[in-house]
Parts: sequence; structure tokens; C-alpha cells
Amino acid sequence: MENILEKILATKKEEVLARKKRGLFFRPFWDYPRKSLKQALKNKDFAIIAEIKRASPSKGLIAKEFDPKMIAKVYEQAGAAAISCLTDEPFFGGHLEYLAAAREEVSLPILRKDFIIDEIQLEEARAFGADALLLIVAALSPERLKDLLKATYELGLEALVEVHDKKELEIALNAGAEIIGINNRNLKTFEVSLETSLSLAQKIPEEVVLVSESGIKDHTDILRLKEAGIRAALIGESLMRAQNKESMLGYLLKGQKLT
Ligand SMILES: O=C(O)c1ccccc1NCC(=O)[C@H](O)[C@H](O)COP(=O)(O)O
Repeated sequence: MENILEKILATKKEEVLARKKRGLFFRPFWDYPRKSLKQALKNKDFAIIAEIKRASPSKGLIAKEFDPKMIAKVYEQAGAAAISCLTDEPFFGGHLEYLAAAREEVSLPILRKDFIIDEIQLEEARAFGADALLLIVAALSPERLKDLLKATYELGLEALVEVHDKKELEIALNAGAEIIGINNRNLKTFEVSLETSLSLAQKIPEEVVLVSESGIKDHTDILRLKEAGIRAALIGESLMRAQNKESMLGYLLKGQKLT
């Protein structure tokens, strides 16, 4: 079976080439004071990075009604530690403009969730108001990961470095990742298993901030993560499908009754 990541990366390469030809479109957010994602995650007993996610390759359209500004505002009011905004258009129905809209509305750190393969995407992320971005180990060679991580820091941004297994975790640590996301989604089958996070968590040094990503759907999942010493989660679909996102965040974080 073809790995979805290979398909996405082929499209991304064309997108980046086109962007380089057009040149970078600078937004006023270029000089915006950055918020630290790492600090925001460490400040909470359990931190949720709440994701603005319109669609996905595994689930198709997730949110028919979609107002990124409003969603960001609700996430902030309901106690999210940070926001993740999908900016990939062909596979996730995202856009950099959605990130800029969220930036105008909230003061939380915002993560650009995309498939980053080139420095121009880092500059774009900064220009549209991101504080951090995603670097996926499986999408890059170890050398490219190091280069992009260095360039990210030079721009005053942070990176969530995403891994799926022990080998990728070693590469992320070796590259100097300070925030590591363990993705519970198998990119070949789309199956999600919290076990991926639970088993890898023990192998992560204390000074590295760990985030469990994908397939987190209820308060019991959060309790299981906490038991394994994991203090942060990135959650998309469960929040995006909830009619009352504030109530859903309260339920996920504290087990409060859903309304
Ligand atoms: O969500 C997908 O279907 C997907 C497929 C292929 C590559 C990445 C994918 N998702 C990106 C993400 O990392 C998730 O949006 C994020 O972890 C939140 O996951 P969820 O809470 O399950 O929506």
C-alpha cells in the first residue's frame, strides 16, 4: 500500500517550487512577538494543543461549518495551551490565511501544521504569525532535519518534531529536538493506537517536552497518557467534531460532563 506521506510530499514539492517562483508574501506578522510553545506546554498540569482541522486524508471532510477565527477564540477561552493550525490545502483543506486569522484573534502560541521540506515554508510560517512549526522525521533525511531545525531556531521559532517509532525518536533527539510529538497514527493503515505514545514515552529524556498526537478522543485517553508521565496532547478531530468545543475541552481535560 502506498504511504500517504509519500503522496503528500510529492504534492508539497510542487507547491514549494511554485511558491519560490512567486516569491514570499510578507505579512505584518513577520515581526510579531513570539510566544513560546515549549513554555506554554510546561506551564500546565496537562496541556492540550487544540487543532484547527477542516479535513484529513483518513476522514475526508470533518468540519462543514468552519470559522478558524471563532474556533481559535473558543479554544483559548476553554483553556487550550496552544493552537495547531493545518495549513496544507490539498489533503487537509487548510490555508495559511486560517493561521493568520487565528493569530489576529488569540495570544496563545500557534503551531503551523504542514509538511515542511524547505526553508521558505519556515519564513512563510513566521510571516503568517506562527510561533512554532511541525517537522516530521519520516519526511526528511536526518541531515535535512538538522538544517531545518537550525533554520527554525534562527528565525526565532520553535519546532514540534514528530516521530512514529524508536528509530525516528533517536534521529529527533540527535538533531536537537526540544519538543517531540509521538504520532499515534500509522501512516500506512491510518489506524491509531495510544500504545505508540505509551511505549515510546519511557525513552524520552526529562528535559524534552513530549506531546502525544492523534486519535485522542476522551478523558480516559488523557488519564492513560498521564499515567505514563505524558503531560501534553495534540487533539484535532475530537474537538473539530464537537458542537460545543468548550465543553469538549473541559471533558477531555477534567472529565467534566459534556453539554
Ligand atoms: O489526520 C490524518 O488523517 C493524517 C493523515 C496523514 C498524515 C497526517 C495526518 N494527520 C495530521 C495529524 O498529525 C493530526 O491532524 C493530529 O495529530 C491530530 O489528530 P486527530 O486528533 O486524530 O485529528
